[in-house]
Amino acid sequence: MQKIDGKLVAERVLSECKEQIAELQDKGITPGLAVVLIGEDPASKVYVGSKARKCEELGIYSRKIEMAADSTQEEVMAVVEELNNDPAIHGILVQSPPPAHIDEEAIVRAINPAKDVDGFHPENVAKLALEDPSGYVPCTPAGCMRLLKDAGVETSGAEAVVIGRSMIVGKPMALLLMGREGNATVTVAHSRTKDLAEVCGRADIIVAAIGKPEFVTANMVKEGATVIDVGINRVEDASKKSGYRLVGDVAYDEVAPKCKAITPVPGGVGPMTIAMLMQNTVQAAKFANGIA
Ligand SMILES: Nc1nc(=O)c2c([nH]1)NC[C@@H]1CN(c3ccc(C(=O)N[C@@H](CCC(=O)O)C(=O)O)cc3)C=[N+]21
Repeated sequence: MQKIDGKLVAERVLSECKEQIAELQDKGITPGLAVVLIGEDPASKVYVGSKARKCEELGIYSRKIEMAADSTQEEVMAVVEELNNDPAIHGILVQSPPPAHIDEEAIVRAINPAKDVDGFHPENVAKLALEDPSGYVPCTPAGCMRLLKDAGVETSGAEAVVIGRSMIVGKPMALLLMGREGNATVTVAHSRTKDLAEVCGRADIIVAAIGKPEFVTANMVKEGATVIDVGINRVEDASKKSGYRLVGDVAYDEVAPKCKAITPVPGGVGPMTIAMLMQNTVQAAKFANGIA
């Protein structure tokens, strides 16, 4: 069993970014990322903090915009508009999920697609479906593809099962796996799928993006399969200082022994998500300056 080290692959991606940032700096260009956080969600604060830290390490200019939980739709739209028009900002990310009274879809549509480094804007969704490389691929599925590639997992001709159909992970993941880069035979399973264990049991590659702790169990996994665990679930654990521990969507201890390769949580997909965000931000700075 190969435990895929997401931190290591993320470091590789980040060092590639560093080289490209140095080249941009030589041309007088500093990539810039704006992260908008609405409200006080503690988990979101941690993520936003680690994104800002990564930017600093790499030499990306980062701006954190923290807005009160009771900010209005108009106030958020105004911030997005300002960032759309700011030449120092190449990438804009509005941390998800916003408070319930905010219309997230309207905000995503308001972001200039050329600055939409999350890849959530309909124009970028279309470009992904069209395999048009001028768009941005959502960070988490892009990170999963890179993990498979660097771990030497053959996707071409493989039976891949994606569990989950979200716009952020499941759907783009399925498109990437079945596209020219993946060439896999893809099944998308979800909450209405009949006999999930049977469907997953055929898979050479399983991507678990359900959002339920330790949902994928050993009986669902074929011997020799590769499992990519996208889940990040906080479960209570009194023995931890923080009071919780992170578990994935896969019951790692029982599934891992059956696998050819598997990603752990933490230290798997999570670090890749941030690395791909940095890569998209560098790409955005290149696009803005007419560099291929
Ligand atoms: N507009 C938007 N874009 C996002 O990309 C976005 C978002 N909203 N909302 C929240 C999710 C979540 N997300 C993570 C990124 C890195 C880790 C990560 O680095 N995780 C570490 C552990 C982190 C820890 O210890 O808490 C790991 O898995 O090893 C986790 C989660 C980005 N998200």
